[in-house]
Amino acid sequence: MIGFSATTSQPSMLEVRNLCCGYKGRPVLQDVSFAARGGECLALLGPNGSGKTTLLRSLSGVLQAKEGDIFLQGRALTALKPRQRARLAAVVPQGGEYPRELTARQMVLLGRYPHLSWLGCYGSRDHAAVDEALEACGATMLAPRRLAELSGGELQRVLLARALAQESPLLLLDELAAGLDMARMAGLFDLLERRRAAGACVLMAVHDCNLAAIYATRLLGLKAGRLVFDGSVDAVFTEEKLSALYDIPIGVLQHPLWGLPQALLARAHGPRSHAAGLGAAPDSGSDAGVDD
Ligand SMILES: Nc1ncnc2c1ncn2[C@@H]1O[C@H](COP(=O)(O)OP(=O)(O)OP(=O)(O)O)[C@@H](O)[C@H]1O
Repeated sequence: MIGFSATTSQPSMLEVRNLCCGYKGRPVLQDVSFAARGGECLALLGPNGSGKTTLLRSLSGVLQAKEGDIFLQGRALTALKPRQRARLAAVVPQGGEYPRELTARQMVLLGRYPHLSWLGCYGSRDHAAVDEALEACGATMLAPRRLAELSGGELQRVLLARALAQESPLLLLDELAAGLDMARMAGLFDLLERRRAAGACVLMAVHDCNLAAIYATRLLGLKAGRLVFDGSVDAVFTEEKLSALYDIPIGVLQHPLWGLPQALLARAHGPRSHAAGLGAAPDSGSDAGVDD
């Protein structure tokens, strides 16, 4: 397995203290504090615009904090040079523009940049890490293809391979599941679970609460820029907390095979009950789909 230097005796892999940040004239995150260790997988849940991407961007150093502090393995993020930061944290961002002419392999090789020697050449260790990461992400076949030719889900796999090739102990993932089919999604999240079990720390923004309940060891709820809960799946994956987070009634059932909690919409009426009944034509003039 691709190696990284996480040990449990180290300070928190990530510590966020009273973080406030945002964009010009638009405060987003307000007084956010939490810490995470190796061996944890934190899922960041929250409605659109609640600040999940903003948090991940500030943790990766792309966005400067207005107030508060961020520490990676006990070292202030602001004191780290970009290469030092990249050795500690790897990022799979949401969306983004990439050089379309690069091949998938060249893209993954960029993940080795923080490990380049002073000569600036990639060595056999770098190429082995790239091969291993591509294989782990089921992307070996994509290696010679240009990024411009990849589907959304294929590009996601290449971006995760780049992050794995970086061999950083902290993985910051923004909506990794977007664009992945169910089989690929399960494969990549199983892979992340193995990385977590081997000592990595994963922080991932996700919209799919059920995926979070299956793979995360801890859930963080972000609403209007504030952390509204932070706890184990058992403690916070409740109808009350999820309904309050998303402002819609949410029911919680047990997964029939694994016993884990799973969420489902629980409005008093379903989408079709406004109309004449199941099977009503979608253009029947009813207000189907509008929740009153
Ligand atoms: N570059 C930017 N400039 C100004 N405001 C921004 C910028 N990016 C995001 N915002 C605003 O910051 C707030 C938080 O956005 P963010 O992308 O962090 O939310 P999110 O929780 O990741 O949302 P989603 O679930 O839709 O991806 C939103 O109100 C958004 O409009």
